[in-house]
Order: sequence, then C-alpha cells, then structure tokens
Amino acid sequence: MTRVVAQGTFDLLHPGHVHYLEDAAAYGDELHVIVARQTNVTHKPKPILRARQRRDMVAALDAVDEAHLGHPEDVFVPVERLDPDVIVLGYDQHHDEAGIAGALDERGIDCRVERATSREPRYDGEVLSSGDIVDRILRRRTADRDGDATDDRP
Ligand SMILES: Cc1cc2nc3c(=O)[nH]c(=O)nc-3n(C[C@H](O)[C@H](O)[C@H](O)COP(=O)(O)O)c2cc1C
Ligand SMILES: Nc1ncnc2c1ncn2[C@@H]1O[C@H](COP(=O)(O)OP(=O)(O)OP(=O)(O)O)[C@@H](O)[C@H]1O
Repeated sequence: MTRVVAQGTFDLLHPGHVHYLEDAAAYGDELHVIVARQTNVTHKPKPILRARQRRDMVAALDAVDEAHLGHPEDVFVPVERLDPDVIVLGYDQHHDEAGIAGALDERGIDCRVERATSREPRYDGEVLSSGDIVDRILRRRTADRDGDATDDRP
C-alpha cells in the first residue's frame, strides 16, 4: 500500500487544486493531504477560511482519502505520523525537493519527493488561484457597491 502525502493552504478551492490532488493520488494507493495552518502561511496573504473548513473541503474531494490539519509549529510532525512513501509537491510550491528530501533523511523517513504538474485555464475567465478568486470578489463587490456598470463577468 503506497501512501502519498500532498499539502497546501487550499483556501478557496478551484480546479487547479483538483488537478494537483489527482496528480498526487496517481503516485500511490492512498492520498493524505496536510492543510496548512494560518500561522505557517507567511509567503502570501493569510487564508480567508479557517483551517478546519479548508480541511473539510479537501477531504470531500474524490482523490483524497484523508485530510489533516497541519501542525502549528513543526511541519514534519504530521509527516512522521503518516510515514508516507511519496510526498508530492505542488507545481509552484515554494519548497525545494532536495531540502525536503534531506529533512526526511535526517528523520529516518524513507520517502521520495515528487512534483505535480500545473493545470492551465481551459476557458476565458476560469480562475485557478485562491488569491485571484478573492481579488475578483473584491472587484465585483466594489463595482456593485459603487453602481459601476462596467461588468467584467465572462
Ligand atoms: C512535507 C510538508 C509538510 C507540511 N506540513 C505542514 C504542517 O504540518 N502544518 C502547516 O501549517 N503547514 C505544513 N506544510 C506547509 C504547507 O502545507 C504549504 O506547503 C505552504 O503553506 C505552501 O503551500 P501553498 O501551496 O498553499 O502556498 C507542509 C509542507 C510540506 C511540503
Ligand atoms: N492551476 C494549478 N495547477 C496545478 N496545481 C495547482 C494550481 N493551483 C494551485 N495548485 C496547487 O495546489 C496547492 C495548494 O495551492 P494553494 O493553496 O497555495 O492555492 P493557490 O490557488 O495556488 O493560492 P494562491 O494562488 O492564492 O497562492 C499547491 O501545491 C499548488 O501548487
């Protein structure tokens, strides 16, 4: 039984997340997803939704066998508990494969590190970024409030 781990913030879910997790699931028999805690999301704006809600939505995806709240301080706590055979990084995740592999070796975890592919938009207006979804909401609500008729609705 090959156990795969994927991870991420997964704030507002979109087809890019589905693609990533389906890519990851293809590396083994069961896919576990670690959902980032807000305190560990330091490389971009904090997520809008609470970690439990983000975990619950990820857990509902067909490709996912189980979703877990990440550890608030030590990102390797869930990895040591899950003891995966493969960790699949997202196509643009800011982690370095060699760095992760070295940290796994130090902890005696026999696990290889892979990287998923990206999913490109398939039609005009498809939004494949949580941050871009937030931006679109802000633009739309501001325009509605200001009675701005310029409608960018695709
Ligand atoms: C192997 C691995 C384990 C991780 N474990 C945790 C964790 O336990 N808690 C957490 O808050 N973030 C954890 N993270 C970090 C986030 O899941 C994620 O990598 C980071 O927020 C960037 O993800 P993004 O693609 O959403 O930007 C882990 C990352 C990796 C690569
Ligand atoms: N279009 C996409 N194609 C493939 N993977 C994606 C795509 N969008 C996000 N992912 C992957 O999903 C995982 C979680 O992404 P994250 O939660 O950071 O969402 P995001 O939409 O990338 O957020 P943001 O764009 O606001 O940074 C990451 O590993 C990321 O690589």
